[in-house]
Amino acid sequence: MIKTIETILVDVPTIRPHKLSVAIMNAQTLVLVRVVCGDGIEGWGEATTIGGLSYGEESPESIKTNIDTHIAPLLLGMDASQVGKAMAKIRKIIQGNRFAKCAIETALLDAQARRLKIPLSELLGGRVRDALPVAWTLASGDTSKDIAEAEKMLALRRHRIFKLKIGLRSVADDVAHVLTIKKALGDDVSVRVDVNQAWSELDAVNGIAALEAGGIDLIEQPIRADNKAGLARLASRFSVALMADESLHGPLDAFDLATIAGADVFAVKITQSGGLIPAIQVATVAQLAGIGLYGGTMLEGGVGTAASAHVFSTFSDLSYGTELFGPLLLTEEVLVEPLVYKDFMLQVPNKPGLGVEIDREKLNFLRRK
Ligand SMILES: O=C(O)C[C@H]1C=CC(=O)O1
Ligand SMILES: [Mn+2]
Repeated sequence: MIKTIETILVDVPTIRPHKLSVAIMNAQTLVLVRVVCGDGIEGWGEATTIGGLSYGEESPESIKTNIDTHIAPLLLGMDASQVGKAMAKIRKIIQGNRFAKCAIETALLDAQARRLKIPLSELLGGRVRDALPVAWTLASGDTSKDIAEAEKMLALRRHRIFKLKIGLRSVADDVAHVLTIKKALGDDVSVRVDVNQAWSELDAVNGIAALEAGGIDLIEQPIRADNKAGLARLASRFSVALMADESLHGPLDAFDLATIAGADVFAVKITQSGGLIPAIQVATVAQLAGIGLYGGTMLEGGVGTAASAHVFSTFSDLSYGTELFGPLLLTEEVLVEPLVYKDFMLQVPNKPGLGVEIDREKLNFLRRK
């Protein structure tokens, strides 16, 4: 039986300012959900977003209010071992609120996998890999600081794929910044950009042409999320891979984009998809349509990152790797044992459920009072 559902906000400073075209982050608000079941088993989920309401339509505070007020009461007393029925009820009655739904589904699946004493990946069809390549985002806003940061990550053998956040400055300044970094890091390092919707379609035509000529590997969400036809025009115009991120709010968007050949790659995010099962559906659409896969993040902490890792470990194709570095951008760890990053890869946890434990004392200290 589902006994209690609690939503906890945790404010954690980042290790440095993280500059996106839509927000400059100096801290991240983790949104954690704890489900306690009648058999004593506990499950955890996460609904963290970026930049309050500047990235997505749900803020940390609205997610907490909507779970506490509208979603939890629908679930209390239901059979905790019937996750499908619980989520079907929520998906029928609750409109939107993909992040909240994702956290609830994660917590219920974590509890159920613990009950069955299997890693979450095995409840999702089974992992095909135990470790995932992890990109790092360079977003200090300063070219030489970004180069130094990338060189440090290469020396630590932590990351060899770098995603550069652009779109705050002019196209010409951004292109110069990216190509200086690409030159400094050399041919063996993959350099990609994320514009976070900042460009007009004409900006994108000019910007992508220059980036493609300079050896950039991947262009993420150059134009507005709702301009899917524009994405399709850009995808057919250029040979450099074009990735949809904000345009993908779940399986229906995936289907629409696949139908119009709107992207070469999908950034799959569990929260943006509305849960772990919908994220797998997004990936399935991609694979059926011959679209490449990338495991995305909303810069979650350990819980959401572990959940994403279990999901992505089941993808048969993951040709563009992942960006599951969220916990590494934060100054505080909420897990008893941090996730393991080594040899450029994140190790997928293999204990039951998510395979991570929350440090309760630390959480009680850090949580928003
Ligand atoms: O991809 C985004 O748009 C959001 C996020 C993921 C990595 C990062 O640095 O920002
Ligand atoms: Mn993105």
